[in-house]
Amino acid sequence: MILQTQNLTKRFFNTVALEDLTFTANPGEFIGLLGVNGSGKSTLIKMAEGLVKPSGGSIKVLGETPGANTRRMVAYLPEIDHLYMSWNARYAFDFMKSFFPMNEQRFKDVLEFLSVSETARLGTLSKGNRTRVRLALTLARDAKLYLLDEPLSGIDPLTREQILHTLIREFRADDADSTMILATHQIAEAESLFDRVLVLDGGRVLLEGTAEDIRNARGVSIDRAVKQDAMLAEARRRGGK
Ligand SMILES: Nc1ncnc2c1ncn2[C@@H]1O[C@H](COP(=O)(O)OP(=O)(O)OP(=O)(O)O)[C@@H](O)[C@H]1O
Repeated sequence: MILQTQNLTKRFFNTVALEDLTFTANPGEFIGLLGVNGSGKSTLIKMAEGLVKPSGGSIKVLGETPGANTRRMVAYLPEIDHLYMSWNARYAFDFMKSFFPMNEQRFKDVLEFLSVSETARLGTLSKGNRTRVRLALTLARDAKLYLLDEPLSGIDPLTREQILHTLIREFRADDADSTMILATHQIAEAESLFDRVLVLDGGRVLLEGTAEDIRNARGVSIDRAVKQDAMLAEARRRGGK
């Protein structure tokens, strides 16, 4: 098992960020972690990286409590721009290489596919191009689990779709045993790629299953099913007040 949670709960003071989540991610799966802003996606990803501790329940990555021991095998792309502006992509790669196993060829291929320079100072790149560098660096890690939190924010919709459909698919063909969890609130453009989706709403599971099963059972796209369920959940919440 790559990732396993059991009744996982996280509270920040009065806010319930995740509630009673029991979920498993298997080797080779590409999982869409979906939901509107504030539904708990980043909290789950940060817990899998060992940055946030559970308030209740448990989370295991590669059979261990997430933290320093698991980080070598987990490639995490945070939502925020975490690289120094004075660096370039090559320097960042070499820096990461001193901590983690890295795949030089994949790094070069991904940068080339994304048309980003290895040597341009990050501070001189557009936000979208810096996002591409961050994505290339994450995919260049040789890891068992890839946690991508909104990996394409700041990139225009047409390019986002192209990157998702080409790059992620190519990458997976190259590294078929690794598991990828991609968090996004932009569901429609990515849903056809996922093997399985976990949809959160207010920290609770709204929908979970293989993309195909959900589409067959509901007769609509995942995007549409999520919107329908979110509206019902919201109506229930209002009714309960
Ligand atoms: N450090 C924190 N302190 C207090 N509340 C927090 C903290 N981190 C997250 N939350 C709250 O927990 C809930 C879930 O947040 P989270 O960032 O996991 O959602 P998300 O689905 O990733 O949202 P987005 O799509 O906007 O990134 C939100 O209500 C958020 O305000």
